[in-house]
Amino acid sequence: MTDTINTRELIMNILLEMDREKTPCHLAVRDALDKYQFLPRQDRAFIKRVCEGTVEYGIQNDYIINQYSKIKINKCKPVIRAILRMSVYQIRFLDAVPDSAVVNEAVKLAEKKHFYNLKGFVNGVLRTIVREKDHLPIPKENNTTQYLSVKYSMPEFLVEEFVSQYGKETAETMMADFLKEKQVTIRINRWNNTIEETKKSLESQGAELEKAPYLGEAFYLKNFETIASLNAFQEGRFQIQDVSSMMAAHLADPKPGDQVLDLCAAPGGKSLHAADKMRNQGCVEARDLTEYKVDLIRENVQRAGVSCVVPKVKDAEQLDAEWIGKADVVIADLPCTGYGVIGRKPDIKYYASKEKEEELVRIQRAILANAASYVKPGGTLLYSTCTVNRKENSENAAWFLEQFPFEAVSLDELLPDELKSGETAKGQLQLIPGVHKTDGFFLAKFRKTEEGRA
Ligand SMILES: C[S@@+](CC[C@H](N)C(=O)[O-])C[C@H]1O[C@@H](n2cnc3c(N)ncnc32)[C@H](O)[C@@H]1O
Repeated sequence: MTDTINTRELIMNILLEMDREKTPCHLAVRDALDKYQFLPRQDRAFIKRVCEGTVEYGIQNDYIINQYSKIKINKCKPVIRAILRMSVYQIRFLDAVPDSAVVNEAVKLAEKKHFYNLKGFVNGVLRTIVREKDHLPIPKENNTTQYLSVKYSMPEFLVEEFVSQYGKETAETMMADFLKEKQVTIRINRWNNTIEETKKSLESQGAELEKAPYLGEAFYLKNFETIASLNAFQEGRFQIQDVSSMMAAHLADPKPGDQVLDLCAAPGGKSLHAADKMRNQGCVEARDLTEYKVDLIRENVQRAGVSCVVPKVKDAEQLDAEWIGKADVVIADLPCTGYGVIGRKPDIKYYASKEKEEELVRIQRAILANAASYVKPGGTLLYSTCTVNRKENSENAAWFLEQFPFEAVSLDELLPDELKSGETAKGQLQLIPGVHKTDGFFLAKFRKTEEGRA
């Protein structure tokens, strides 16, 4: 590593910013790495890994620190808290760095930040954890919630929710999967591009493709430095998108010439996929709430080189009379708790609360009610979320079918056999990390009946 102390200070600063500003981990890391582009690949990878790992294992590591520290981690000064957390992560999970080096660097960092009187404290706590490393304490198994919370580093209320909604076994499978390293998945555009051309371009820059499951256009991307530096990306040959998220446009199944309305579209993943399936013929109006978000859609549309996607700033909670009864397909990929992507964005679990869940269900229902009026009779509404919370998913789908003149549409003719089930025959698919080879995601497909003719 070029300059170990600076690298560690940088990690500490990222953690402090996340603590202070509530910046999501992936954005704080991205911004820091953008700022320090000159750092070698190895250092960049180290910074990313330690920041993400520290957040991911936060609950588990805090529990361990609290067993050995006379000052509870939440009462520590922010600098000391960050130093302890990032060091415990390295001690427990990174073999490449000797434990003694981690402890020494932690003490030096405390000193550099003028916490001379806490050097001994940092040293003592970390040295004890190094010594006890192979038999660190965990809560007793008979306290199931606390045990699972520490084992999977998940807040207790989410453990309870996952267990009550999915049963202990599936909940554990899912929480274990959140802690596994995630691959980068891409969707290759097909209307003006081929998989072969994309592969060739990527390989000429040393990157590699491996087939991802369930959909023909889905691949894992490996062996690259940054996505933005890849010619195939700049030329709009692919989008970064998890297979679960690709399922939305895949199951909505728009046809060339269709009028499609994507109500919450930024940064444009599903709109672009729909446009690709429509061979750039027809219209996809891609809406989002703010100019900033819609600019993200514009950027992606431009890169992909499609002309049928029309980005627009519009609040989906406000009914738009102009579109009533006009859409062949409405995609309602709505704001949600995001529990399905905790494996990629671990800080989601720290900001979760029952109150937020309730507010999101209210917003989802308000938007779904508007979405219902935009669909023409015989047209399709595709509802999706990137959560595994049943209140936002199957419960909303049941509510929707009760309230509006729609029927559920079987997903089976569009799904590979391994994803078919009684649930998919009734128009719903709940993807569960660890059970399925994707992020957590929910999809429900509805068709407007003739009764819905105005
Ligand atoms: C799950 S994300 C959409 C992801 C997108 N469909 C894609 O595939 O790239 C939800 C989006 O809803 C937007 N949003 C939240 N409230 C909204 C509202 N009232 N009207 C329109 N968009 C909204 C957020 O800005 C966010 O971009």
